[in-house]
Amino acid sequence: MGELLRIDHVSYNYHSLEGETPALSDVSLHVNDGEFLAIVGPSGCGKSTLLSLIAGLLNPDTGGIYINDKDIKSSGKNIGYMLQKDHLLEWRSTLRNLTLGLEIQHKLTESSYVLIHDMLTTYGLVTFKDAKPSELSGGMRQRAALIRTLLMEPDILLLDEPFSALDYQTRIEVSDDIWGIIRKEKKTAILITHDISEAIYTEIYVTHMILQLSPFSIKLHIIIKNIKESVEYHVKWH
Ligand SMILES: Nc1ncnc2c1ncn2[C@@H]1O[C@H](COP(=O)(O)OP(=O)(O)OP(=O)(O)O)[C@@H](O)[C@H]1O
Repeated sequence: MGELLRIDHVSYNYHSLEGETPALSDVSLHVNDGEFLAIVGPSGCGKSTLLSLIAGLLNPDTGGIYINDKDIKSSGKNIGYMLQKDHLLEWRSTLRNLTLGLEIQHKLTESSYVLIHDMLTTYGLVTFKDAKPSELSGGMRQRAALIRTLLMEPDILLLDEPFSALDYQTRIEVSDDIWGIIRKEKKTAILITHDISEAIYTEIYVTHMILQLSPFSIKLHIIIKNIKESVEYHVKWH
């Protein structure tokens, strides 16, 4: 399992008329192929900024972000970003929400429909393929949003508190589903959350899965603390 993503001494400040807001200061970490990384930290510590930098939506002030040793912008690699809200479009059916990304990229083919149908079947949504998003449960919506992201064949999947909008019971069921899908599709993923229980739950699940899926045997769990004043990482390897 080789290194896939490297964040090398990255700093980022936001600039506005009111002045400068430091968001990240000298952050370094790496993620290996097939790893699941959970980044836990309080609100405002820079988690979303870090994901935006990895997604290429922001450029670091200093330092670099590399995939397979190439700068992220020129790596040709695909980054999938799953946001807190599922952003399913109410006027499109579940199926047509899933095809949207491929349509925009002019990559929708007959074989994509076969793949989408397989995924809908595997992940329990096939009978809802013609339903509108409002007819789906919270968990189904999250599964649909994840499938939509996976269809873009991302090399790395970024998850920005994907369960924060769900109630506690649904959240437990959905996180089980979502981790199952990520493992099954053999994706490298980074989750950010302010909720330690979300990361701990993941850890338990992934630890459990390690027993069955040996290629994905290493997981890194980082807690970012008080990132503006100093950066402190707790890194645990399993
Ligand atoms: N567009 C922006 N302009 C100015 N400052 C910003 C902007 N976005 C974020 N910040 C500031 O940068 C710092 C890091 O914000 P960021 O959103 O990355 O933290 P976070 O850990 O993801 O927080 P949350 O969990 O609340 O989303 C915070 O102090 C925030 O106020």
